[in-house]
Amino acid sequence: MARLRFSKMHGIGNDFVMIDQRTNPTDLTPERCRLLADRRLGVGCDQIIGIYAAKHSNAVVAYRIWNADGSQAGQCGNGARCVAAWVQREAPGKVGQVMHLESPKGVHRAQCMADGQVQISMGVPEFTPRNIPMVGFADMQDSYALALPGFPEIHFGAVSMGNPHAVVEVDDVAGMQIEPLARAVQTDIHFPDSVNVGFAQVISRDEVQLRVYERGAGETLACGSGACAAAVVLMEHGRVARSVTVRLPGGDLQIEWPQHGQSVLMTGPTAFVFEGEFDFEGQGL
Ligand SMILES: N[C@@H](CCC[C@H](N)C(=O)O)C(=O)O
Repeated sequence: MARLRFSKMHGIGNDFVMIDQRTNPTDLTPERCRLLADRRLGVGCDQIIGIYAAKHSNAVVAYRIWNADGSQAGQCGNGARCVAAWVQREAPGKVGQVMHLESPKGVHRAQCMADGQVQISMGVPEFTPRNIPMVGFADMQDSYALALPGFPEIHFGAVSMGNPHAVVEVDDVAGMQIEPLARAVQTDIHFPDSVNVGFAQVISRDEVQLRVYERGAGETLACGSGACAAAVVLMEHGRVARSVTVRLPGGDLQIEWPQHGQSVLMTGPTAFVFEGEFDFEGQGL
């Protein structure tokens, strides 16, 4: 197989190997994804994004997402913003023009602004437990209680942004060790497909500090769908305004959700890091 050409990008530190599957058709097996994502043996990334011709819509391209552990995901907010910037780079004269991108969950409006910010319409949040998916809770609740062995009872909000999220409000997000609790939530039987776990601290009505322990990738510097999930859960609880700055370890995202039943808008920067070629054969794959 010829060497695989890729772009390395990130959205506030959530980093991606982007592969144009139209020109580099590559069988992205879980093993290959794990190797690409490996920060010593591969390129290193949180997610791999495959870009394809759109099939079901007038979108400019479609994309698919693989986590660093080789599992597939239904959505990746920062990855979607990077796809928009990647497409825009081929048409620099059209900055500011609306484009549409096809994710595994639907079609998203995206716009790259002149100031380098990329906005994506993330879709309507889904709070119904079985659609998250979350089992063992029949009715939709603002807050769910969960007793996990070895931890004090937690209360969390749950939502799908095209991928599953649990959001726990905490008092001191910077000072806490999130991994043990996040892993216990991820492996709990209520989450048959595991879950991305966000820990959110409300700073003011307009500002939230957030850390996310992602499914398939561990704690990342930023999670776009996690920022949307935290914002909409806190908005539902009346804790923050309808437009909020979510501060993540890698940078800030602006999240707007005009009202229930509408799509969530996410805005933030993206960056190209380098272009490269990867040799799977040289590594026995
Ligand atoms: N980093 C992403 C989310 C990637 C997928 C997630 N880990 C999952 O398995 O659902 C984002 O920016 O949204």
